[in-house]
Amino acid sequence: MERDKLTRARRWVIKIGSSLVTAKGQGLDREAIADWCSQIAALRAEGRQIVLVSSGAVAEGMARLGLKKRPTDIHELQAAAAVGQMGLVRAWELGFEAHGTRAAQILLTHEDVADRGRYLNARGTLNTLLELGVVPVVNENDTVATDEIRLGDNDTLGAMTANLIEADLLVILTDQDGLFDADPRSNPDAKLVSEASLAEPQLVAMAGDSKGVLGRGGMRTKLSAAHIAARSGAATVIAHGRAPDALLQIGRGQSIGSLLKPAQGVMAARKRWIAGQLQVRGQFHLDEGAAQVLKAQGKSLLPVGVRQASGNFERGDLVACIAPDGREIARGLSNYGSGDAQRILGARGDELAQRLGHPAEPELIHRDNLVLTG
Ligand SMILES: Nc1ncnc2c1ncn2[C@@H]1O[C@H](COP(=O)(O)OP(=O)(O)O)[C@@H](O)[C@H]1O
Ligand SMILES: N[C@@H](CCC(=O)OP(=O)(O)O)C(=O)O
Repeated sequence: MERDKLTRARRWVIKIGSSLVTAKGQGLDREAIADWCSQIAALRAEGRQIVLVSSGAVAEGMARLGLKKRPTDIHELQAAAAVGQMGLVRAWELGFEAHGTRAAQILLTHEDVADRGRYLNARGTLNTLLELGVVPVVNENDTVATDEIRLGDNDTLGAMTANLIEADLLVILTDQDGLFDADPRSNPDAKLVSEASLAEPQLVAMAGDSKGVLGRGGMRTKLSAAHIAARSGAATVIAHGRAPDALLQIGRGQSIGSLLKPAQGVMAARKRWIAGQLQVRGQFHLDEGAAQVLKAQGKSLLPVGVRQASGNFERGDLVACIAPDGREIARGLSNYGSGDAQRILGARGDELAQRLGHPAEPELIHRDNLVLTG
């Protein structure tokens, strides 16, 4: 997708990082928020639909509670997020009100996108809000999120939101002009990548995991977010949130920030949901033959090609498929819990019922529930 195609991008997810929203942790930057709201209002007047993903709950909570350092105690962190989220949504609501636009708060955890029913619910609600002309303001539900159910950073949350609503464009506003060929904080000569295909392998080496004091992910999670967004066909633009009219410039197809273009075809919605799950519960270690067959798209994983199963998982859990060289090549939903899986490893189709003592499904992972990852 080239820049001028962005003029026609209708559905946008716009993610704004903590350091931008809170003026580097000094408290909510209401002027900047008012400016983004007026740009978003102008984009909406052009007929675009916008979902906002706003970070800043923890940073604002810290400012309000007078905490100098990000709390390490989980409950203190969650308390800070709870205090800060109030200020965050209040500021966005006021900002949008000035343009006669309604906003809505959506707080999600990883469980909400991992559970199929809740995923469909979140999708339905977001789509309904957009149809009603409301701007959803999304954040992670930090107050209840523990590591087990945490997405962890809002770049990933923004990308998953783009998948949920099948957005045309994910915009990530941050405190740098975009993706540079090295971290500009430590390399003053670093050059901006103004446009790239996500297939280009050198991008990964460029994006470090170094980040600002308040940021969670750095550039690495932004690049990975672009890959996730591409699964549903969305392009990603990473740009400086304080560049004048940054959002409007993007909408006019001007060359601002870094445009990262999807490289492969769109993944079916159900497979996207599978690929978006973060909690892998176990591993199937494949033999060479099975690894080859899986890589040739469209085949199920059969017990005969699996040498070993590790982890403690139940039927329906996400399991990674590991090639003999140790690399993950696919993941999918197992038809068997780890106990039964152990019993049928290496078995041919006609041996399965006998080994288990009851009629059995022929696949360990059916092709409809399998996505290639490597
Ligand atoms: N190749 C790179 N190009 C640009 N920024 C990079 C790169 N590698 C690392 N970074 C760092 O990523 C930071 C932005 O990420 P982060 O602090 O998480 O921001 P945000 O709060 O907006 O999510 C930049 O300030 C920069 O120091
Ligand atoms: N949910 C957290 C944001 C976490 C996060 O990813 O922050 P950032 O890297 O600044 O986008 C909060 O509101 O504080």
